[in-house]
This record gives sequence, structure tokens and C-alpha cells, in this order.
Amino acid sequence: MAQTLYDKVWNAHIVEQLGEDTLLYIDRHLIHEVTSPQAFAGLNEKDRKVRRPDLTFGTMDHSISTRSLALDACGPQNKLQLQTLAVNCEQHNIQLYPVGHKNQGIVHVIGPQLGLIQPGMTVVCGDSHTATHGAFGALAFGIGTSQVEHVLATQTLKQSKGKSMKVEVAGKLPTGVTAKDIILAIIGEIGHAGATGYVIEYCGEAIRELSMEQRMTICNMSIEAGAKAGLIAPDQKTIDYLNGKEFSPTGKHWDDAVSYWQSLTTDADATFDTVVTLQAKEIQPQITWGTNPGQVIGVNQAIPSPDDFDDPIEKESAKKALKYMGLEAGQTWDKVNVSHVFIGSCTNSRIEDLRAAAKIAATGKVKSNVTAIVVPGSVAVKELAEQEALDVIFKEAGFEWRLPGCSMCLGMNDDILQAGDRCASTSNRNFEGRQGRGSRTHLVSPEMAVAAALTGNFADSRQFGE
Ligand SMILES: CC(C)[C@H](C(=O)O)[C@@H](O)C(=O)O
Ligand code: SF4
Repeated sequence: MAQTLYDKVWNAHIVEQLGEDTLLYIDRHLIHEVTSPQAFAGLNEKDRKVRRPDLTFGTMDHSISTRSLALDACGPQNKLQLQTLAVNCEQHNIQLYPVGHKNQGIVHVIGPQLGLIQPGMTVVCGDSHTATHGAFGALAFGIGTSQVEHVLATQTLKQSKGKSMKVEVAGKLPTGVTAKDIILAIIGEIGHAGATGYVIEYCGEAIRELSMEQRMTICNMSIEAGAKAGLIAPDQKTIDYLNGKEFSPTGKHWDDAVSYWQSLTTDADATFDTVVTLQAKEIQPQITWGTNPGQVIGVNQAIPSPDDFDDPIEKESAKKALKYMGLEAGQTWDKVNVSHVFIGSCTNSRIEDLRAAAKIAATGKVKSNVTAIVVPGSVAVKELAEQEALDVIFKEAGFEWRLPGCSMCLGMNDDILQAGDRCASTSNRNFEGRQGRGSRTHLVSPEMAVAAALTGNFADSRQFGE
């Protein structure tokens, strides 16, 4: 029978069928300080060992400071959480990349960067943005803390199979429009719960043309459309990206792996439960105006009115969102001033993001009433950016250049906004209070974030030219 990529990866990992559910083998388990302590406590209580410590990798990312390497820089609670991760990894023989290690960074940035994520793998992490790794054609999804314990103990996980959705982005993307704009436009189209219960496969010319890092930006936000996971079939770009990475296979293993990876495509006659098609040429730089990622419009569109929505729930939600965001129907983006700009997060903190941002930053200065920070996704990204002197460009333009971590994406450290602050943010969530109580988040691409920093309001990044 014809199979989708999702079917192929799923079927290759079935350990046992348990009624409606399936016990899946897990190839890679990533852990961080926030969702692992209770899982380890559970194991320790029952005197269990980690079944495959060699398949488990840890990093510190959420609760760390972006100004100091000291574990106590963000207070005793954060320090305790970080130390607990270190003790657990030590005790269970798990490779940890703590603050100060050359491999440290946001969990979804370091996994791919180290070659830990390969096509056809099952990848889990106690973190909803694990979907990022689907960019490699790996079935990757976030799990809860009790499931983290289950995977640590057994290297398996009970799952129910999702429905399949094909999202095709046809044709070529206009110049100056980015992967972030594609995924925001997709979520705008299907809604923030539009893919609930589905695994999405992204395809079409515009997706094929994206680099691996751009594909990660797309898959990263699958969860923001409600999807269980997002996938992109591996191709030559995937193989080239993985070639020579620290944990990539070598020699004969590499050749065998590559021929397996090349089989990981959806069969031509396979069918999906739902198909959505977008025309790439219609996508323009996107900005969220509301408090979920589906409340998004193009930079040249005016803020909508609740009356524009027929659905009573959407109408009400728009009304509430506009109030919270302090916006008025009909307002144009050039009239919306920002107080903060955040470039970072597992969506947009990789080297290509920083290069694209720096190119625009080089053309001007951050407005004096705007606080703008750049937080690289990992130590490796930071070092590469510094080799390329991107940090110099950012600092000369008036941006702060920070240490790697999740930072202002969710403010589990001291990078927090105050009530009423308005932030152009390259992250992935814009719900009420996400970056601090009462703060207002607008999700944008790195290019659009820099454009907002330089003008003090939202502006079309394409006007900054080549
Ligand atoms: C802290 C963690 C559990 C959380 C997640 O699962 O996504 C965080 O990474 C986030 O982005 O909100
Ligand atoms: S960068 Fe943001 S979205 Fe990504 S893992 Fe960290 S907190 Fe979650």
C-alpha cells in the first residue's frame, strides 16, 4: 500500500500494538532543565536506571542568564533547577552540555547542529517545539514529564497515530519573504488549532527551495497550528547538512544511512486526510496583531476589525486581542510603535537568521527609545557569528549581544518585559503575558524585527534593500 513519509517512519518504529495505541521505539531523547527533574525523581524513587543513556542528551537553555555564565545569575530557584539537571545527568551517565560548554544552546538548535537528528528517526523531548526536528524527515514531537520518565526508563513511548495533512506551498517565494512568513501565513490560513490531531508534511517548490535552517523555522511552529508534528522529506540539502557533523554516521554507516534516507519520501500515490495549498507568490512579510499566532496579517494590511470575522468565537477573540494588544481596527503598521525587539528563540536564532538580521542592521541605528537584543541560539552560533563580525554590526547599530539561551522567548530568566511593552519578536508564541505580564508580542521574521528596531515602528523589511 502507498505510504506517506509519516507512515514510513511510524511503521519502522512499532514495537507492539497495544489496542488503539502503539508502542514506538524512540531513537533520540533530548532533555532540558525544566521538564526533566520530576521524571528523574520518578526513576530514582523506583530505583530504575536510564535504559539508553547513550541516546539521551541534555542541555541548559530555559532558566539561564543571557548576561552571565553563573548558574545563580537568575536566582536560587533557577540555580537549583540547573544543578538538579547536572546531578541527574551525572548520576545516570547522560551527556550534558551545561552553561559554558561549547555544545550548549537551545535544545532545538543544538540537536540538529550536532548531527543528533537524522532522517527517519523518532525524536522526543519534554518540550512542545520538538517539532523543529521534523525538518530532517524525523518524526519529532514534544512529550509531558511523565512520558519523559517513561522514555528514560524504557526508550519507548505509547502513542496514538495522528491524521495526515499535506501543506503544499506552491511556486517561488517573492524576494525578501522568509520561512517565518511562510509558516505564519500557513497558520493564518488554517488557524492556530487548524492542524489539531494531525501530523503535517510540508512540501511544494517553496519548501524544497528552503535551506535546512529555514525548514527548521517552518517545522518549529507546527505546534502553533495545533499539529502533533511537522515533517519535510529529506533531500540532498539534508544529506549535505548532516555530512561531517559530530554525531553523523561515518564510513560505511554513512553510505547505508544515506540510501535509507533517500527512501524517506511520500509515495506518489499515497493520500492525505487533508490537503492545504498556498501560493508562495501571495505571501508577504507577516506580523501577528493578536494573541495567538493565527491572528496574523501582511505588513501592507491594516489591523482587522472584529466585524471582519463571521465566526462568533473569532469575532470575540479578535475583540479581546485588540484590547490586550492596544490596537485599533484599521490602524496601519507604520503607526504601531515598538519598545522592544527580540531576535532569538528556537524559531529564529540560527546563523542564517543572524546573517539576514545583520544585513539590515548594518543600514541604520536602533531608535533611542527601543531596547533591542540579539540572543544567538547556541554557543556555536554565537562563535560563528563573532567570527563573521556580526556581533560588531549589531552592537554598532545599538543592539545588545547576549549569551545563548531561550531568553525573552518566554522569560524564565530575567529577560522579561513590563506591562504595556510592545515587542517585535522572532519567537513563536504571542499569547497574553508570554514575555512578561501585560506585555505585547508581535511575531515576525528576523528581517522584520530589525526593520522595527531601526524605524521604531513596524515597517516592511524589503524597503531596506539589498
Ligand atoms: C518550558 C517548556 C515546557 C515549554 C514548551 O514545552 O514549549 C517552553 O519551551 C515553551 O516554549 O513554552
Ligand atoms: S526558545 Fe522559546 S519556544 Fe524554543 S524551547 Fe526555548 S522557550 Fe520554548
